[in-house]
Amino acid sequence: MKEVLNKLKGNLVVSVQPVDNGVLDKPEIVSLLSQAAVNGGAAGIRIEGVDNLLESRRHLKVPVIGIVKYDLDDSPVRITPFLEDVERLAKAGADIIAFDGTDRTRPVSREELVKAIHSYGCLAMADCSSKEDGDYCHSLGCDIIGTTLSGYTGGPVPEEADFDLISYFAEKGYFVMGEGRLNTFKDVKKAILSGASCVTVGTVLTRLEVMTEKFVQATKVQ
Ligand SMILES: CC(=O)N[C@H](C=O)[C@@H](O)[C@H](O)[C@H](O)COP(=O)(O)O
Repeated sequence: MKEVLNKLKGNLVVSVQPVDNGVLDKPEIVSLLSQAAVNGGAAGIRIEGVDNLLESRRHLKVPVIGIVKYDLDDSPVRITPFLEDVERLAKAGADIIAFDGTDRTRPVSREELVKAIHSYGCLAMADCSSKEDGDYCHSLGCDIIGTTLSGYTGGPVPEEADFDLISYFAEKGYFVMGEGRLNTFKDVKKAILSGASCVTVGTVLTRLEVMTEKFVQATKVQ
């Protein structure tokens, strides 16, 4: 499975997660957007939802990162919280399974999730919010440490991506996924120069409604 990491190294992953319940939020469309991203040079695809993964997987030769997301009543953890999710994502063909790697109230421990992911022969990616999350998840044997959740665990979401966290994980020698608010070519270059092993870009490429709204706002200059 380390060859999966070699394929991602120095390259771009596109996160294909259309706006929830939007018109593009359909397995066939997620599959087509994923194929288009690969045609444009993406070395990997991140997909949310088992049906989206199943439909896309059969058209994709590149590594696929699978997640599921929920809103739970008793936990702020949203990304792949349960062991059943891991099983379903693995059976749907994920090469890598990402989960919430934060130290927050959660239904299943991070340790159990990592063990389960590895038991299916998949790589484990920890979506982290802080240095401590990354260090702990790396100590559990996570193969990829992502900055995905930096800025999303409380307080206002910062404008910028967390380049300092990327640098910190890189200095520790982790396989670092720079992810979250990498919205421009400049951001991606800075993430790579900060030591990211790979970068993931989502919203600016695959959430058409969100990006359209920003352009619409830009017309309201006077
Ligand atoms: C915080 C959270 O739930 N992040 C999610 C994780 O899967 C996605 O909503 C993001 O789109 C993804 O991480 C890519 O980031 P960006 O869309 O900023 O390029």
